[in-house]
Amino acid sequence: MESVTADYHPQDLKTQDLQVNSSGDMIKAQPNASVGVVSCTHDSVTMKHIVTSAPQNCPIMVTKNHAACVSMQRERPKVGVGVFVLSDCHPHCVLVGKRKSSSGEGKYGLPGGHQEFGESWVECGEREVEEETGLRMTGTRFSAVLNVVIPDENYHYVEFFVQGHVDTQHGSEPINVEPDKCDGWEWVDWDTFLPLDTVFEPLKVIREQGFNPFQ
Ligand SMILES: Nc1nc2c(ncn2[C@H]2C[C@H](O)[C@@H](COP(=O)(O)OP(=O)(O)OP(=O)(O)O)O2)c(=O)[nH]1
Repeated sequence: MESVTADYHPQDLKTQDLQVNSSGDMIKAQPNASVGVVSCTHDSVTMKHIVTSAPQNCPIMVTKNHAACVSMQRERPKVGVGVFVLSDCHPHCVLVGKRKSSSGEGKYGLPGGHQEFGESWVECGEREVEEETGLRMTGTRFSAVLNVVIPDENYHYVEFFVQGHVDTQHGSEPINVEPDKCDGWEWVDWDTFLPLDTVFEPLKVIREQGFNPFQ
């Protein structure tokens, strides 16, 4: 099912017209106490959908055939896990890769990903490291947590950081297992590190806060 997105700006509701998206589907909204009414017009058929109020910039999903026409959700923060991968072969370095995914594209981030249902942070971190680099970890433990909110990008992650060492019994150098997601992995010295404008926001923030995985 093809879908398009638009932004819902509660304060704009007085203007009636919310947005006309690129594929020509008309999205209108009007205030109705604490709920909004979104009208969607596809192929000359207009349907109204009552939606609850949502935070600013909350996306509205509008599908082509009206089925589930508006699934406007109150968005909740997502949980990400970033892993400080340390190695005896590269003292005082952490493993970073230039990201190709939409969030933080072109910036250096740690191996990691989204926590899956039922996983611990450590399990998530170890799984992501193996999926992305082929490396196995040992002695992995919690290291820090951040609440990262970037309103302009509709980004809110509770970001857990874990750290551990490469289990060299199963290989000691990373492979770029997901070249569609990462340009390649590099060991970077934590003291000299990288220019912060080249670093993915959560990693940048934790570094600026003085966190040190070697202490
Ligand atoms: N990988 C990684 N994720 C981070 C970091 N800081 C915050 N995150 C948050 C934001 C990311 O969108 C989210 C999930 O990480 P990725 O985008 O790398 O996930 P991945 O493409 O592996 O997705 P998946 O877990 O397979 O859905 O975790 C970091 O330094 N590295």
